[in-house]
Formats: sequence, structure tokens, C-alpha cells
Amino acid sequence: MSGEDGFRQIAQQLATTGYVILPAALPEPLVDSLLLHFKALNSEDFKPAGTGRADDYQVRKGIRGDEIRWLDGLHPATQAYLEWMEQLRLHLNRHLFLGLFSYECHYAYYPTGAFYRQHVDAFKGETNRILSTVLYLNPIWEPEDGGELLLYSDQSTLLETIRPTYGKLVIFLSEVFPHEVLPVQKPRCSIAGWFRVNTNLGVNLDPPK
Ligand SMILES: O=C(O)CCC(=O)C(=O)O
Ligand SMILES: [Fe+2]
Repeated sequence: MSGEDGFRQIAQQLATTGYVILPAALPEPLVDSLLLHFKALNSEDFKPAGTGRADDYQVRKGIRGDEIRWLDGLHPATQAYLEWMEQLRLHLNRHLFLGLFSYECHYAYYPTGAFYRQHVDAFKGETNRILSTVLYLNPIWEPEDGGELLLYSDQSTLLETIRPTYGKLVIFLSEVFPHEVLPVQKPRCSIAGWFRVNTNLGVNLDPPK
């Protein structure tokens, strides 16, 4: 899958079901370079993930146990990934009129035993996260390794069980699909990201993270 055809497929699927699961959407050398960059980082580069924004931010290991590092475009791999997402953003705005304004993403490392309980990717009282993306960076992932992403149509209706295999990209409407990550039996690497609309009204800054 590549270029405009790939973007067209994503837009069509999002317009019909609201989510899309792509086994190999990105060029493989890009996925390889992202994994190399991820692996070259130190554990001090990561911090325990929390829930909520700014003043409301809390680390709750009973809800999510991953460690995260936000991406910037300073490395060629992350720059290329952000550029791919920028092209996708432009395509989706052109064809689905979503008015996506920006994209933010972080590496996520789930140590053995970590999970992320069922949630939706939009903060309470805010509607700025429109589309969620997850790219998986696990070269070897067997069924017994756990860590599946479960996607629901409502809290109790399971739609998809998604194994976090290498290069797979999942995109879904952030506010529509509750989802969870089952406990991992070995470390699991991914990039989670969000396309947002701009909710910045007047002079109040709307911090991205
Ligand atoms: O890693 C995944 O499969 C999903 C992660 C997730 O739901 C999140 O970071 O909000
Ligand atoms: Fe999520």
C-alpha cells in the first residue's frame, strides 16, 4: 500500500466504519528506522503515562502502565513519520472535511504486565481529539504475548481484537470507540497519536499535551 491509493483507502474506510486496520500502511524502511530510534532511547527518556491533561494529570498504574515519550521531528525517522501523518491529514481534510488542525504522537513502551484499561481517547469536556492512530513496532509478536488492542462499539460490544504486529497501523474516531490494551506478556512498543481540531478560542492557548 502506498501514497494516494493508501490515503484513499483510509478515507473510504473511515467514512464507512469509522476505523481502519492496515497491516502495512507505511514504507517498511520507515518502520525499521522508527524502531531503531525507539530502541536507541534510554529509559530516562520515557516517563510513566498519565490520564487527564495539565492540572488534572495523574499517573494511575491500575488504569494504564505504559511509559511514553512525545515525538518531535528532530530525528530523520520521526520527521518522516510526522511528514507521512501530515500528508494523511491534508488528504483527510480534503476528502472528509474533518478540519484536522494538528497531529501529536508519542512512543509508548508497555513493560511486561502493563495494560491500559478500557477508555476513550478524548478528555472530559473536550472534543479536540478527532482521530486516534496506533503504529506497532514489535518485530516478533506471538498470540501468547498478549497485548491485543480491543476495539468496542460501546462499552460491552467487542468489534475487533487487534494483535500489535510489526508495521500495523490502526486509525479510529477518538470519541466513538472505547478500547483497551490487554496485559502484555513481554515488552510492547508502539506510537500512539491523535489528529486534533483547534479548540483555541481567542487568546486562550490550548496546550497540545
Ligand atoms: O497501544 C494501543 O494499542 C492503544 C493505546 C491507547 O489506547 C492509547 O494510548 O490511548
Ligand atoms: Fe487510547
